[in-house]
Amino acid sequence: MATESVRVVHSFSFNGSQTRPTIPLSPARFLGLRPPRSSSSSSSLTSSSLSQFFGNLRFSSNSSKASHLRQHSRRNLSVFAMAADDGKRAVPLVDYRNIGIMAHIDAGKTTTTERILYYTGRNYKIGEVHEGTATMDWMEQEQERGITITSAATTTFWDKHRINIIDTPGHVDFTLEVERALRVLDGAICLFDSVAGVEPQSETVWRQADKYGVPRICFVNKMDRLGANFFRTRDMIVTNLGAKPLVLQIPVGAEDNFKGVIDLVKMRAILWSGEELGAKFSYEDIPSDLQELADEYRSLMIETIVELDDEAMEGYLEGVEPDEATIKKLIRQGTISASFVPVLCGSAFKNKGVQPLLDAVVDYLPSPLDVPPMQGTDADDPEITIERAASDDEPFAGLAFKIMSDPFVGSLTFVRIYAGKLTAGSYVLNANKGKKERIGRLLEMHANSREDVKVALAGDIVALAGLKDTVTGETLSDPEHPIVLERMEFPDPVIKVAIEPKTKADVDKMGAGLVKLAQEDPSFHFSRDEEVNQTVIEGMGELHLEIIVDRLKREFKVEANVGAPQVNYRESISKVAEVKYVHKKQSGGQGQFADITIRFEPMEPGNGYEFKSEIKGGAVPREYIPGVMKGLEECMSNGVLAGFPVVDVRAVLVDGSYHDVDSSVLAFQLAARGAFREGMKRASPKMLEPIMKVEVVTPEEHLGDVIGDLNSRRGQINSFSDKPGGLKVVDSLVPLAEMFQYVSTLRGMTKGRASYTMQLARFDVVPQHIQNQLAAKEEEVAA
Ligand SMILES: Nc1nc2c(ncn2[C@@H]2O[C@H](COP(=O)(O)OP(=O)(O)OP(=O)(O)O)[C@@H](O)[C@H]2O)c(=O)[nH]1
Repeated sequence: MATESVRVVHSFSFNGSQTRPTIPLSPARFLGLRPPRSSSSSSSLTSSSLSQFFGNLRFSSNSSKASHLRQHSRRNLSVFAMAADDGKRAVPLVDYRNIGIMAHIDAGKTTTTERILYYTGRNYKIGEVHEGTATMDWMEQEQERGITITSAATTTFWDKHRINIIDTPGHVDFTLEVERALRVLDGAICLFDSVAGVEPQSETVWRQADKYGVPRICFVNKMDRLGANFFRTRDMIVTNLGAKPLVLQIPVGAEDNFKGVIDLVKMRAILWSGEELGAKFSYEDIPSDLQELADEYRSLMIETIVELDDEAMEGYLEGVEPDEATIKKLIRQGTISASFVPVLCGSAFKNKGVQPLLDAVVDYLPSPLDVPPMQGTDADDPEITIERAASDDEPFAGLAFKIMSDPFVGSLTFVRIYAGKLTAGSYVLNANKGKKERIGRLLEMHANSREDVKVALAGDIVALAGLKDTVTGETLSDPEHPIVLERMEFPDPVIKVAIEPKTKADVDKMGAGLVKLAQEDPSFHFSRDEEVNQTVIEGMGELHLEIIVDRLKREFKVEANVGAPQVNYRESISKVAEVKYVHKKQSGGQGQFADITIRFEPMEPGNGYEFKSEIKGGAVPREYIPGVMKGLEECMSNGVLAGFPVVDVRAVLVDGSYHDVDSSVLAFQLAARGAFREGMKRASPKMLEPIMKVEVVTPEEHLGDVIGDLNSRRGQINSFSDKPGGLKVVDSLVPLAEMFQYVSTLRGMTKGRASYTMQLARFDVVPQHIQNQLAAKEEEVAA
């Protein structure tokens, strides 16, 4: 029996997770991944410059021979708006492509997107990533660091097709952005650096795309770089990704000598006249020294695709190759059914290969009509499944996949429309919350510039201004036909730091800023402990939190002191334990009585917390069960070992008793807290920590130092391999707690010649001596 006072922790996290802060404050100590680059404004276009640029619709090719490959398409925007004001569709749904561009950091996603925007006529002054002026990287921090942080959505047109592109970040700290994009896109371009081949983050995004069943095409970029090797990258697609590549082009030359590609569908060479922006290409005969190789890969391609079609196979066996239209049809069919992945190549930076890539997007990636209809559930009964076909005639259904603060219109909510129409000024239902929202403005986004539209249709990706209650992952639907689409999953943060405004006057401003930032980014949480007057922010890595602090400063004008980063440990249990707990109090006035028996069971990793009641015959009356649930939930954020969140535990209420007069919800709540404390202790509690997969690429001469250092960080070396240029690759598993500031250590140790990537591999039990240290620290703070 026990009564106790419980420490109050106000939590502001948006997905319900709460963390008890225990971090002492110290001056800001963060790392930058790359030295800052000079900032300059982004090259967004005004509507007047746009209309000046988009002349009449015209395709051109400088080839004297007939060619369907588009050099550069210019067209009148109004022709291709989503819909006229009366809601009539301007572009048939079959001609929509909603695509993402995904890859390892630095593979060239932003550069490729910029080229796509240029060649599709959206951008006439190209932004270069290394000069900090790329249009898609529009946040100041993105321009300074040369990395992509937020996904920017943009709409463009190619060969009468409407292409919505989302540019996604490659750094693992922003993996959530990739998830969000994949959730709402129908197809993707997967980029590889032809020198590095398939890199760790490419593997991660590939698996993410597998999870969402997103058909993709591969583009082996940077063919102009020293050490470029198209065929090695093709082999790595097989060995590292377990995918079946369908080579559609082979390179003509490589490195400095990269001239163009051989198109294996047409069996023609496509050669560029130069490497400047807008350089022209022409169709030529295949160079004689490449003829044999081209024949070999053409045969491989044909053999693979005829497997999809009996008639084509029969013809092929009789020595008749399918015609070009049939070849394209079969490539499209196999891409959409994920039977294989088409592989193309080029150099985005040197402006070679981008137009054929756009043709492949149109020819082979799916339209919204080629993917299965969206599934959802009835807003009132999650057991009832509802399907919404991609059609303007269906009731409206869309998914909010991103929220962005905007200096001009406040908050912008990005929505993928799956079915029906959305009209500015109308009302929709947030089916998750049961609340109506008014659509103030509908905006078609181009990086950081925008155009107002009146109506958006099935297949469109639009930004909505004026929504009040909708957060990322929620469904908006026709109020008369509510539907809840499958929610997005968000990873739990793995690190945290304490943060304190430099002046008292900034306390409120910081709170408001944190609320806004957490609304935008579900992988960012924050909480405030009033008792020790401390705010803690949590995220996916040091860079993630560094960007948050930087945004607080720039966008909300709050200067803050930041503590040393700490790992977000978890607590769990190793065995089943059943505990009976009686809460009884008789000290004048009405007494308190609650008696419960709870069984605590360990669950598989990744299952969080679950409550179940097996009460029979009203041993614990129904009205008191919420008290038990509340008491347990309060404790789950505060484990018994060192106050970390408890995960992978099921609590089963199996028995109990009550008193007619003295029992209450509060008494059962207090009993649940007591049962939790005792039950956890009996169930062999354990502390878990994030273990990272760390890959270091280093010149051989520094290999010994790198390995010694990883070992001293409790690292486990798994394998070594070679990379071109005498580089060694070390693959290891290291606890995140040992990886803070690794970037500067590695830089010092290898004179800046090594690089590393890191991503979450799993959670593992913390060694006992470290558990003891963490528990001692927790006691110190509590005292
Ligand atoms: N030589 C060469 N360099 C390229 C090519 N494409 C991109 N780059 C360069 O590679 C660097 C990284 O390019 P980005 O386009 O920022 O790559 P990213 O994949 O968007 O990077 P993150 O957004 O940070 O993940 C920049 O310095 C580019 O100029 C290419 O085809 N050839």
